Amino acid sequence: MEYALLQDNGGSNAPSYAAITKLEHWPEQPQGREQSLVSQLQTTLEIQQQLNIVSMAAGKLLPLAWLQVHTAVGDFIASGSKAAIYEHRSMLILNQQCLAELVYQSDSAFTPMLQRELLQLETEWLFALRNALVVSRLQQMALKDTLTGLGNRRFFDDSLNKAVQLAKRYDDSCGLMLLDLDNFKQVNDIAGHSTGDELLIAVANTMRDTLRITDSVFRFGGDEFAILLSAADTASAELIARRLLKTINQIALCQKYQVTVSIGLALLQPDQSLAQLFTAADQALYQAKNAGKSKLRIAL
Ligand SMILES: Nc1nc2c(ncn2[C@@H]2O[C@H](COP(=O)(O)OP(=O)(O)OP(=O)(O)O)[C@@H](O)[C@H]2O)c(=O)[nH]1
Repeated sequence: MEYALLQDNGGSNAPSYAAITKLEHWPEQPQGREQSLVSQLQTTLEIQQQLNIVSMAAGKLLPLAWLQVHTAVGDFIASGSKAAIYEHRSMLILNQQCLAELVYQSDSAFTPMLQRELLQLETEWLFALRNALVVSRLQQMALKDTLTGLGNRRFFDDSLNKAVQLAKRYDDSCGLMLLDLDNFKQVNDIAGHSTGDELLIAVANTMRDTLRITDSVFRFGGDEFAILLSAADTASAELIARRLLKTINQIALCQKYQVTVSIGLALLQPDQSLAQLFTAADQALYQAKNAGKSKLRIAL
């Protein structure tokens, strides 16, 4: 095991430290706390849960206020974290591969001895973290449309279920938009499949950019998309739908090949089931398609 202090951020008022945790070979484990931490970490493949376990273990070494991990599959913050003045950062490296960066914060300083103790703790996390990252990456891949990076149909089904349950629990609403491009087939026919792909990616990016962070976009396949609007009312959902009609029409490739979008919108009604909401949006889309190109229809 190698250990190196990288930098001491002397510029800021609060001292900040950075370290690298590297593991080339499984270290000899002392008996006691360390073994029990490894076995605790092996009980879960959830990064969030592993982080909470590490946070509890680190909390025995110092008055830990904040623990965060940055990974390729997202950022996670340990439960109950609160910002504090002293910060210590550490890169977690396994077999020359950077797994993550850990950020600790505390109201007391990160002395070199404390950093060594944290390093030991990080070393015990490396294998379990590597496994959790692999699982998380596979889960993400299984839920993503590979062309556009949007959520796929499976992810949509889960998300719609959660959105409807949340809306019902909090006596709120949610909106569902189903979208289908018009004239898309001719892009493939005229310009080839790769231009068709390029157009689909541009449409996906435009949808992402047009929506709020709390809304989610999915691609069902082909030129069919869905959007879940959280806590939506009819007026704001209609505004978003009309904005989408406009922004998608403005995409250069869409203009070049006369591709537009048709949208069916439905808002969850108090006694409506998930299936009824979907049917309502689907029927609205059907009406929009029948009404011509670039149309919006809202389920009543
Ligand atoms: N480039 C590309 N084309 C795809 C992909 N998936 C499906 N398609 C094509 O998308 C087309 C969808 O067909 P339609 O829905 O009839 O296309 P359209 O011209 O928009 O039809 P209207 O909705 O009636 O206007 C088909 O030609 C599929 O082959 C993909 O991932 N990439």
